[in-house]
Amino acid sequence: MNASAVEPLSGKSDGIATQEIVDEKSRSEGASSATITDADQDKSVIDVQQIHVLDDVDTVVPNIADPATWPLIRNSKIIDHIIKTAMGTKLSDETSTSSAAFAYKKALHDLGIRFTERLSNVYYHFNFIFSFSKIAKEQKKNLDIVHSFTKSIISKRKQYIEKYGSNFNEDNVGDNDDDDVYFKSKKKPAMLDLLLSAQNKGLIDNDGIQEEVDTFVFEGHDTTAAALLFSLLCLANDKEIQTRIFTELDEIFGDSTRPPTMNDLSKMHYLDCCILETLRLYPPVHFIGRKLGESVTLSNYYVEKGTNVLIFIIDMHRREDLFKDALKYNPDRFLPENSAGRHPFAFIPFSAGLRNCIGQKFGMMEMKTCLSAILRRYRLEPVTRHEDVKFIPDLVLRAKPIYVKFFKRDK
Ligand code: HEM
Repeated sequence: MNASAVEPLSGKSDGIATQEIVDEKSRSEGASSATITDADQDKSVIDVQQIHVLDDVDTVVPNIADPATWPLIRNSKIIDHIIKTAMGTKLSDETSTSSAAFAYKKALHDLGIRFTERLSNVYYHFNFIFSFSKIAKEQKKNLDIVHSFTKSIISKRKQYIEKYGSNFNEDNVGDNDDDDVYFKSKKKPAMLDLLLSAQNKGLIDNDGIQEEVDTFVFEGHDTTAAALLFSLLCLANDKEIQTRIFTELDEIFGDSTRPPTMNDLSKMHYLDCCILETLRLYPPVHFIGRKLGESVTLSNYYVEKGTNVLIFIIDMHRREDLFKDALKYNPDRFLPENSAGRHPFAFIPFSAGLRNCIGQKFGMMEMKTCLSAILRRYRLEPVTRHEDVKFIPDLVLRAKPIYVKFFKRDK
C-alpha cells in the first residue's frame, strides 16, 4: 500500500464542480479490457461500467474511432469526491490503475462477491467452518487492503492538522446552504475533522474513527457509482425523458458551461424525479438486513424476536400493487402530485428508520452534478435495453456490461 497515494486537501475544496480531463489511453482498465463485440462496430458505444465518472465532458471530444480516448467515467472519481469532501483528503494518483484507490476498489469488489458466495453456502454460515475456507483467506487479504487504505486517509489528515491546524471550529458546524460558504470560504470542516476533534475530547477512539471512515468511503462511492450507471441506462433508453431534462438544464444554464451551484442543483426538479425512478427500478443497495428487536407478524407469518430478516428492496420497488406498470421507467411517478398517498415505506432506496442513509442528500447532489454535466453536453442512445440487463450477485447492485452511445448535443 502506497501511503503517499493520499494527500490532504489544503482546505481548498473544488466540491461539486470537480471534473478533470484525463487521457485514459495507457491506464484505463476500461478501454483496453472492454469486451465489446457487436457494439464494437460503432465506436461511440461506451460500456458504462468500464467507464467511471466523469472526465471533463466540457472539453473532451473523444476520437470516436479510438476507444482509448473515450471520456471515461471513473468509479475512482466518485471515491475521490467522498474522500475530498468527507475526509478533507485528496487521492494523488487516483487515476492510475496501480493506485491505492484502484486496489481498494478491487478489494471491495472481491469482498462483495465473496460475501454473497458465503451467504449462499449454508456451511459457511458457521464461522468455524468458514475460517478454513479459501474465501476466508481472500476476505482477510482484501480487508487488510481496505483498512490500510482508510487508515492512510486518517493518518494523512492527522499529519495535515498537526502541520497546519484544523478547519474545525464550533462556528463552522451546522447547515449552511450558502454557495459562497461552500465554494469560497473553504472553512467548512471535513467530517473526519469532526471525528478527530471528538477523539481529542475522548468521545471516540481510533477504532471508532476507522469504522466510521470505512463505512463512509464504502457507502459513499459504490452506491452512487451504481446509481449513475443505471441512470445512464434508463435515460439512454428514453429519448422523450432526455428531451425534458435538456429543457430543464437549458433553462438553468443557457449556453453557459459554468459548473453548477447548489442553487442550480436545487432547480433540477425533473432530473431529481429521473434519479428517484432509477433508484426505484435499480436500487444500488438492493437488500438490507435486520435482526428483529421484537417479534412481529408479517402477513400470515409470525417471526420470532432475534430472527435475522432480509428486506429485498428491489422486489418491493417492482411490486405492481405499489407501482402501476412497475417495470416501466416513468419519472413522473415522483412528481409531487403523483407521490401523494404513497406508503412512506414503499420506496426505500436509502432505507428507512434509525439506520437509514446518512449520505442521501450528498448522494443526490453528487448524482445531479454528474448527470447534469453529461446531459448538458451529450445525448445518449441505447445499446443495452432494460430487458438485456443481467444482474451479478453482490452487495451493491451490479450487472454485466451495459453499453450506451454518447453523441455531442447540438443545441
Ligand atoms: C445512491 C446513493 C446511495 C444509496 C442508494 C445509499 C443507500 C443506503 C442504504 C440503503 C443504507 C442503509 C443500509 C441499511 O439499512 O442496512 C445506507 C446507509 C449508509 N449510507 Fe448510503 N447510500 C447512498 C449514498 C451514500 C453517500 C454518498 C454516503 C456518504 C456521504 C452514504 C453514507 C451512508 C452511511 C454512513 C450509512 C450507514 C448509516 C448507519 O448505519 O447508521 N451513502 N445507504
